[in-house]
Amino acid sequence: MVTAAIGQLCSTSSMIHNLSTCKLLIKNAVDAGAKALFLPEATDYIAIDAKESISLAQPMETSPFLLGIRDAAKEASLAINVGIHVPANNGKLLNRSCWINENGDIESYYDKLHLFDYGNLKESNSVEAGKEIVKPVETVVGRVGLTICFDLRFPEISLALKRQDAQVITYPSAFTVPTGKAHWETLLRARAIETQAYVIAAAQIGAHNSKRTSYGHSMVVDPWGKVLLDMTGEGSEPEIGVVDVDLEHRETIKKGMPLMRRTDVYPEV
Ligand SMILES: O=C(O)CNC(=O)[C@H](CS)NC(=O)CCC(=O)C(=O)O
Repeated sequence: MVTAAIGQLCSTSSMIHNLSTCKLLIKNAVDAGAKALFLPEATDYIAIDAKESISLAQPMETSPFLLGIRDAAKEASLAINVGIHVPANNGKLLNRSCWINENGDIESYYDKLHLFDYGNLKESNSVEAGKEIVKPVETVVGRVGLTICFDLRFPEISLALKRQDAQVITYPSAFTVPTGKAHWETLLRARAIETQAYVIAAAQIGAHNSKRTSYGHSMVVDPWGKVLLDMTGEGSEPEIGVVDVDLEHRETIKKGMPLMRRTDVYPEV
């Protein structure tokens, strides 16, 4: 049994401000006895438009935001999953989820495969889509599969991660309010039930700027589909939630209901 913390915040276009909020969440996670902290998509910043978003992106190795998170992770001996933006080589950026281990090293990262073009949001204006599903990474909370936000609507990724025996699947997010109300919990529970993994979805909350508001409701679902945490976020203040990840519980569920795929009938993903 390992304690995991989920951080919920409202990132703005100020990376310095967002970093100081994260440092507070890191301290709270340590005080709560957590071994890992899960932060949302785009924790480094949420910009007003595509142009500003591209102008703010920093390379992963030298990003002052990420260096600050890595230093804090090392100092606190806390593993951290965090969403950031990095420049792509075509003038756009990559929407990236990083796994930083308890020594402050970047152990793995994943670039969002599916871009969210819906309503006023046109992610493809600023983001270059990633090209691969990344092998689950061994961590203090188990084997973790990385995905991001809108990827939640595409079970092929989580099924591929299940095939690679991911014990935890992360969906760092910044869901919109209307789609969050309609789909968020249902999709997260479905992904947990069909993969028999813990689903951890740290989310942005509240008004980032005059144009954008996120749904919040950071959530953790256990491998049986039970909601262990739902951060309703009164006042959109930065806060953490805490859950216990019990990998033996997952084994019991897997053994009790083997999900044998009929790959003789349909393709394996
Ligand atoms: O803009 C950034 O900097 C960070 N990226 C995001 O917030 C992305 C793209 S706009 N948001 C989503 O994917 C929301 C998905 C969603 O709401 C749904 O699937 O219903």
